Amino acid sequence: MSLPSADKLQSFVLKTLDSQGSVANSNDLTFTLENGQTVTFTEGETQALLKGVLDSLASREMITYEIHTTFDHALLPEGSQIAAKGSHEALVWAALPMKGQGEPMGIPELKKVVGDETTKVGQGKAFKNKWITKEGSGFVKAVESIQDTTRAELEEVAKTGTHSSGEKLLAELRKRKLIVQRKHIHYSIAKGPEFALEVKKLETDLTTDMLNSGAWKNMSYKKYNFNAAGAPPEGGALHPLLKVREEFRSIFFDMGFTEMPTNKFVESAFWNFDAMFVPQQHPAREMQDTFYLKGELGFNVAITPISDMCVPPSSEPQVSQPPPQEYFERVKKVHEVGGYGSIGYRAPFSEEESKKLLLRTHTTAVSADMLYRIANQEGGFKPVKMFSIDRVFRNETPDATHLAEFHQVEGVIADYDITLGHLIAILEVFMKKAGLGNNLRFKPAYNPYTEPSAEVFSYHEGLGKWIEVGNSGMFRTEFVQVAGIPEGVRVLGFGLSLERPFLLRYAMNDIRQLVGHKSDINFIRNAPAVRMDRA
Ligand SMILES: N[C@@H](Cc1ccccc1)C(=O)O
Repeated sequence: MSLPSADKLQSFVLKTLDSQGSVANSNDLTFTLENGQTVTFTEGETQALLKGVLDSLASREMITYEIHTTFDHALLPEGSQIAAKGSHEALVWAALPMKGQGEPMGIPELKKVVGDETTKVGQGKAFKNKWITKEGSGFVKAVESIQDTTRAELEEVAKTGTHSSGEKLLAELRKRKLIVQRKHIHYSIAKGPEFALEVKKLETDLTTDMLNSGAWKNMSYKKYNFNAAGAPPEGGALHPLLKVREEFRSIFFDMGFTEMPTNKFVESAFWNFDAMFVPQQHPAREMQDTFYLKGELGFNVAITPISDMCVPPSSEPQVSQPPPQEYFERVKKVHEVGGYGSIGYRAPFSEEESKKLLLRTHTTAVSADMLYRIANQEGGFKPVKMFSIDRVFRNETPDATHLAEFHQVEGVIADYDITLGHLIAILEVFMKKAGLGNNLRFKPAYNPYTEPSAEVFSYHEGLGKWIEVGNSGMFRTEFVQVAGIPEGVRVLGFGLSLERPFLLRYAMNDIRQLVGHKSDINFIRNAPAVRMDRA
């Protein structure tokens, strides 16, 4: 179908208003094309075209218009069939002989005459209406005549778009999928204060020339459209994962935590494992779990200030820089023979193993470094609450719930005489503020560097089940006291992943949608920060 041009339609609307004063119902408008075809504006494409023209004229105050919504009903295929031929029950009745006047008809025969569907639906209803009755093994008419009300009702709906007996009947016919409700829109149009037959050109810019010549006084200006959507900014966007990270950071700041510097991905095995009393034989240290860097091994001999520890000396380091000698010796000793209330692992401790460079497998490597610094800082140890949220790396095959790199949300609290109760309370506050659940459970677990240790579960209201959200515990004396944390100070820690709560919040089920080839760049750009507790 061809459409009138917007310009032509515009002058048609203006001319119609000029001659009629107003248009009560835009459905009455009929536009005649040059080829003689007529176009109406009652729905779809032509109605959208008319609305565009009306909007444009209304923005110039040449017209005003109102939108009206009406509803009517139309027959669905089954409804049309009933209106045309009769209801299933009426068809069944009509097919049967009158009682005592012929052979009763059995179901198989009835199916042949009126069809399977009509037999199935109509037989029961006709029976219920007492239109038919059983005789022997078949059916016969029980009454001389019937009134097919369904058919009559549908005929009325088809003709008038509604039914005189009202909404209750219409609702029932809708429920029986015989009719549907349709929504219609039309406009009423009137002249506006700037009404004219010609559309004036409106200026969009005030120029120096117009000001100098005074022409501006006689010109008409286009109104600002404050409802127009702005052009989408072309710049970069924060990854939604980082939006959640920002939110978690501010929660930690609110709770009085300071942020740990996690801006280095490469650590030595010493900081990632040894310092934390992870045995050198621990399976997590195997190549299949940890990414090691290539290169020849051996500590760089230069003594580095603590603040530069682990920062590789060149862009392609072969070796890690050594930790302070006497600290290294203490760590070696606690592994081999124990101390600080421990019997150690009683296994040889390899310096080679300790020097290996790797991609950190947890941000706890940074916590270990920080605890050492705090224990040995000028003025001695002071209580701290620290957190970090950053990337860690594990040699995992990516699947729906695993990536080879993910973010850890870590908290560390060191103070005199604190207990597991403090850990639980702090986690409860954090989780609540983060919208990760008001209901936590702690399950005893094992970590080489914490004792006791507890896995953290949160009840997710939206999903209606318990979800493991992290790991926590009290750092062992073999770790913290060796680092120089005074006796009497306890160090609590917890680690959560950032991705898991993220997936729950955004109701996503594949972690690979976040990064890599399965991610949708439009989602990444446009996803708002959402809260999980909306579920
Ligand atoms: N580093 C632990 C998390 C953790 C941090 C602090 C204490 C206990 C556990 C992990 O990778 O899962």
